Amino acid sequence: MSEHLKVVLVGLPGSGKSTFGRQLAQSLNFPFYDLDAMIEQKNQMKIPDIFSRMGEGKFREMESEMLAQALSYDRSFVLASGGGCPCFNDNMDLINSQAISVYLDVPLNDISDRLEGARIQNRPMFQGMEGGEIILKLKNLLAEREEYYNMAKIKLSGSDFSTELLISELIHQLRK
Ligand SMILES: Nc1ncnc2c1ncn2[C@@H]1O[C@H](COP(=O)(O)OP(=O)(O)OP(=O)(O)O)[C@@H](O)[C@H]1O
Ligand SMILES: O=C(O)C1=C[C@@H](O)[C@@H](O)[C@H](O)C1
Ligand SMILES: [Mg+2]
Repeated sequence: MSEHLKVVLVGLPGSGKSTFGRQLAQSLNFPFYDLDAMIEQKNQMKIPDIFSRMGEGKFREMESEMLAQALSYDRSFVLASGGGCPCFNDNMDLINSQAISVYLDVPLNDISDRLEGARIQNRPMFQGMEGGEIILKLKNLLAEREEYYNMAKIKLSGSDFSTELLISELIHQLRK
């Protein structure tokens, strides 16, 4: 690993990677990158349009390429990955070789409440769903993905995370 501190947040869609990632970056005075936003910017297209026009396979290919590009930045940063990113193309191994990964392990009921209140049309995994359907989808995604998320070096469980606590865990990891 380089002398820079690279932090990558992983977790289910709606677990708060973008929201908490931005807060963490601000506390550390690091730049914040959002992998989904980087892919949208490069393609000049929203994620749901990329899924519908190019297909999920192409999206996953671009996601892995963008991840490798972001991880190679010669500086410290906080990166919010996409919800599915760790589970394709050995991405979690790549993340762990270059950065400290953090899994945001949030109760499914809380994620479901958030997604119902959020702009769900921007999340192709949940389009047209509500209430019970969202919970069911989250349960299925977690069953498929938990083994990858659990490869993260730090796991934060709960629904509201403290940047101070994570910073002390990051320092602990760096001393290992
Ligand atoms: N701690 C929190 N308490 C309440 N609501 C939150 C919290 N963190 C995030 N949210 C809200 O939950 C929604 C999802 O958060 P966010 O977009 O940060 O998740 P994400 O993990 O980046 O999702 P995605 O994988 O889809 O990009 C947003 O509407 C956000 O405002
Ligand atoms: O959970 C997923 O597979 C996804 C989550 C989002 O962050 C985006 O990367 C995209 O909508 C796919
Ligand atoms: Mg996000």
